[in-house]
Amino acid sequence: MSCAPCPQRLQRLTQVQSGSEIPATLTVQATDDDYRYSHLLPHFSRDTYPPLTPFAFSDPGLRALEHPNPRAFLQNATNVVELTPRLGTEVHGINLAELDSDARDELALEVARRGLMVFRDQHDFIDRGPEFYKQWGSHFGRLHIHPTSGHPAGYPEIHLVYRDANSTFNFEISDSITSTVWHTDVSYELQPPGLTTFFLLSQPETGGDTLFTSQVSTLQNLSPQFVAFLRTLTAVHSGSPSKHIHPVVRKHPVTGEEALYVNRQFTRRIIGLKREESENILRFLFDHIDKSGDYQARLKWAPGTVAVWDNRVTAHSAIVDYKDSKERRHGARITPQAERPIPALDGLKLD
Ligand SMILES: O=C(O)CCC(=O)C(=O)O
Ligand SMILES: [Fe+2]
Repeated sequence: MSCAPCPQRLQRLTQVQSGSEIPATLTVQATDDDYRYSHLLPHFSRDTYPPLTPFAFSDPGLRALEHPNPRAFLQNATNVVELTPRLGTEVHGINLAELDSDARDELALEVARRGLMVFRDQHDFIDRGPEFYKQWGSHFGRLHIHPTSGHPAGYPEIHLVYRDANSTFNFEISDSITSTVWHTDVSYELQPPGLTTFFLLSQPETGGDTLFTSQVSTLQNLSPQFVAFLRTLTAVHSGSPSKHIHPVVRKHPVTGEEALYVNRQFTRRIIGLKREESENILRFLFDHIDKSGDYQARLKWAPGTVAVWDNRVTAHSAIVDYKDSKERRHGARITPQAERPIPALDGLKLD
């Protein structure tokens, strides 16, 4: 998870600074010697990365709109199940790693439409390793580098979450009544991510599911009058160490669908409103997202599961309900950046 205040960073600083010597690098040690994915354990270094620069983005899903059958990539699937009417599709029987360029474009379009797709039995994908993950993600956009979180040594483009009996680089809120923190990934960037791929390399026997909700639906369930007002607003998103202003309602570049684009983790302030107005409206919207059970999907991971979501139209939260377990939970995220959020209201001032 990428977070602000970023727990990975806090953890890293705590670990690094507690020693009298500050090590140049730090890699999590597995609790077992023969861990299959030890080469993907979180690694921290003093490397710094240049600030992200703007880049031209064209959504691969646009190309799929021209295909005779934009869902052709699903043709050989043995089972395609809608997880809920408004969000999420689970697919069995296709090998994601074998999708060619056209099929990846179709995937991007379908993920934009469904918000979340869950592919089961993707051991081939997961076992191909970090060079493949980069090649996969680069099809969908420029890969985001998280400046502070742990990544496999040599692969800063791969974002990791990790917890075992000795270490944690997962989000934890010790003084909160819940571990649920709805967010969309790194929304504080000028060009936040679109299609995002995430999978677990190791998981507890039970627990550690991930929650998703549809931000198209959270918006649609508000009154037209209130939505009309929200379309006129922009908000500041900030997180380590970036800060940008985005429209409160954004339009998807391929589907044209409007989605609510605020989240409890990174959205700080609505521009132009009085402080109390901003606080109350944001609190209302965050509560609304918290309570959006009508359009949420809960992903129960199984070995080999790969989830692909569109960060422009969904929000998600890890669930840390396996605290007492000594088992390892180790996940990897591939996070291509997309367009600067397009306001639903033409001409909305963003600077
Ligand atoms: O660990 C999870 O279930 C989700 C992590 C997450 O939010 C992320 O990597 O973006
Ligand atoms: Fe996340």
